[in-house]
Amino acid sequence: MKSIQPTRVTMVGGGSWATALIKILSENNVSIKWWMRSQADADHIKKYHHNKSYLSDVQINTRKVKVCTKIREAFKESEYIILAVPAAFVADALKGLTPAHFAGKRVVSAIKGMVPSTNQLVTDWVGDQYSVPAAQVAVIAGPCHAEEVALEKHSYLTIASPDAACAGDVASLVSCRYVQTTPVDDIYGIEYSAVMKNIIALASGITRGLGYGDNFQAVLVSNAMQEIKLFVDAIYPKHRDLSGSAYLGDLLVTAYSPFSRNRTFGTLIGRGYTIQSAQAEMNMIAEGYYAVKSIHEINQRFGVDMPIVQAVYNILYERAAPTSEMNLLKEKLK
Ligand SMILES: NC(=O)C1=CN([C@@H]2O[C@H](COP(=O)(O)OP(=O)(O)OC[C@H]3O[C@@H](n4cnc5c(N)ncnc54)[C@H](OP(=O)(O)O)[C@@H]3O)[C@@H](O)[C@H]2O)C=CC1
Ligand SMILES: O=C(CO)COP(=O)(O)O
Repeated sequence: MKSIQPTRVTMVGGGSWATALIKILSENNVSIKWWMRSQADADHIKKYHHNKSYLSDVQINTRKVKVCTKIREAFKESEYIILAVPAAFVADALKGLTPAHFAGKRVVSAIKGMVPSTNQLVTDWVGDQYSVPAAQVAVIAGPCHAEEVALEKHSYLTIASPDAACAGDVASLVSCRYVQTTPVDDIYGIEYSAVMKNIIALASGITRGLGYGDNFQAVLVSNAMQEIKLFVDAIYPKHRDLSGSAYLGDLLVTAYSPFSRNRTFGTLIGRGYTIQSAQAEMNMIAEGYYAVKSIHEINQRFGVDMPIVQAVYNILYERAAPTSEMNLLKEKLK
């Protein structure tokens, strides 16, 4: 019988989400080139078959996964490029590539952040920089922490693309025994919601750090859902049900889970850490820190009333005291 050729995938990023996605993909018939910037991490994976810096319990199947640190090499012959570095570093990671390197490939963003230099969603930025047609672009979204993937806890991902075939193919690629996937078309709504929920998770962490309880947090999160809806509908009007798991579900997991980087970062800020000391304390990136600045700047054009986003912006970028910002916010929540 003729063997079916493996799907050729390039993973960009060596962090926790990239490692979790490598684990999921490896359950399927794939051949993966895994790019990361650290030669020491790459060498370690080749020798010991696990990523020493992130999710180190995950075994890497090096028959399917070839690790490298040269981005052009990693792109050769791939059908799918999956981007899984924080948005602030995506330009750095792809340095030296041209539109020709992307020609004919599908580009999948697993990133939940904004490119700070242009205030763009990652898919828009990739389309502009590398002339990737919208029909070849998708995002991986949904409530899914890398740490739970590592433990094979049953999870759900939503795959969004304006092209139904692209969404369906990516959904098949990243589904496995313990991950169920759903293809949808609301790529912008889902990407913006994913960016916004990180900001709300920061706010959620700040309230925890300040000593607010579950009662307050529930009101914060439900008010936040209205902010997300107002903003996403203003920026990209479309009929959408925000109670779906890629919207509300992702907000809930990030605002409540102890695995959340954004919530953890917010908690440290609420406890009185400076931004620098909170960043130093965490080995991982909280996208919401960069996103709140981008959303604040974009909203200068739209003027959507978003008191929670504004409070986070004031705390992180205007050096407002968390206690007084939350006192002001308290009056605005219902
Ligand atoms: N972790 C999760 O559960 C989930 C994360 N995501 C999203 O995935 C994206 C990646 O997050 P995550 O994996 O958690 O991040 P991590 O903090 O775990 O890893 C960050 C990665 O970025 C790399 N990096 C840092 N600076 C640069 C740079 N200048 N150039 C290139 N690479 C750089 C790091 O490399 P080095 O180790 O060498 O410093 C590391 O590989 C984010 O957008 C996040 O929102 C989405 C869903 C779930
Ligand atoms: O998006 C995530 C889970 O769905 C991860 O959120 P954090 O980056 O806050 O950990």
